[in-house]
Amino acid sequence: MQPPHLMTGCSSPAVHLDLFKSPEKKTPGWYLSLMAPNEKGPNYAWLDPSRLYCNQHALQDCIEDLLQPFKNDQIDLVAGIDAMGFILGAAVASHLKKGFLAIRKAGHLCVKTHNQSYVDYSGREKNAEVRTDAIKPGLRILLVDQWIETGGTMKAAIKLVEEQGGIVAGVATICIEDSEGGRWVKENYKCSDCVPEDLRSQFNEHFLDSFNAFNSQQMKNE
Ligand SMILES: O=P(O)(O)OC[C@H]1O[C@H](OP(=O)(O)OP(=O)(O)O)[C@H](O)[C@@H]1O
Ligand SMILES: Nc1ncnc2[nH]cnc12
Repeated sequence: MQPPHLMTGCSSPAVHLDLFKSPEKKTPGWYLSLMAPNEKGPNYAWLDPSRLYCNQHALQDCIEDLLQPFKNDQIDLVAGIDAMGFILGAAVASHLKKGFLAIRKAGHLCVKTHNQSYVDYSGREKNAEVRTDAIKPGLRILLVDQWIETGGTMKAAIKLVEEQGGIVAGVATICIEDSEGGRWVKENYKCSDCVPEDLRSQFNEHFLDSFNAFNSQQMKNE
């Protein structure tokens, strides 16, 4: 019998999945192993979820996991953050049959906007903006992004919503890292992410065992 972490579909993704396949037994977060390969080096500080969006079952399960904590909550509008947050945000909005509001990096909207500056994981100062005619006082908004690393981006989005009287009904991202900002968001808002507890430390360290599984599969094929 194989050790649990090598069994197909185990939540610990020390297993290599083909992009368009899904395991027979789907355990929590099974789709996260689709984030391999990572070809930018052994400890590249970026875990790229865009590969899991290619798999229809992975995308669907990811959206359902993200929405599970909010299933009894009132949500009036979904807001997604530029750019990768648009993918999940729009999918979430469509799943909930709600509208979608784009929170954009500054300079793209040709309408009146509210702006908020912030600093993200890159250490650089950035600006987020949102049109002024969408958020009304009391509107319950679910904020969706791909990732929370330092939390700078999500805090800016929260400010944009709250300064206009909107209510942050929740925050949903694939991963909320255990950073000061990530903890602040979790402590102050209802949050949802897709990372099972046994994988959290790997995500915080920006390295997944599934990268190794991918590499050893490649070596076997050569
Ligand atoms: O928690 P933080 O340190 O603020 O980082 C999180 C942000 O970084 C990533 O986006 P990025 O700005 O790289 O843009 P992209 O979506 O265009 O890839 C991610 O999707 C979040 O928006
Ligand atoms: N480490 C990371 N992996 C994926 N997306 C991110 N966005 C910000 N940091 C990220």
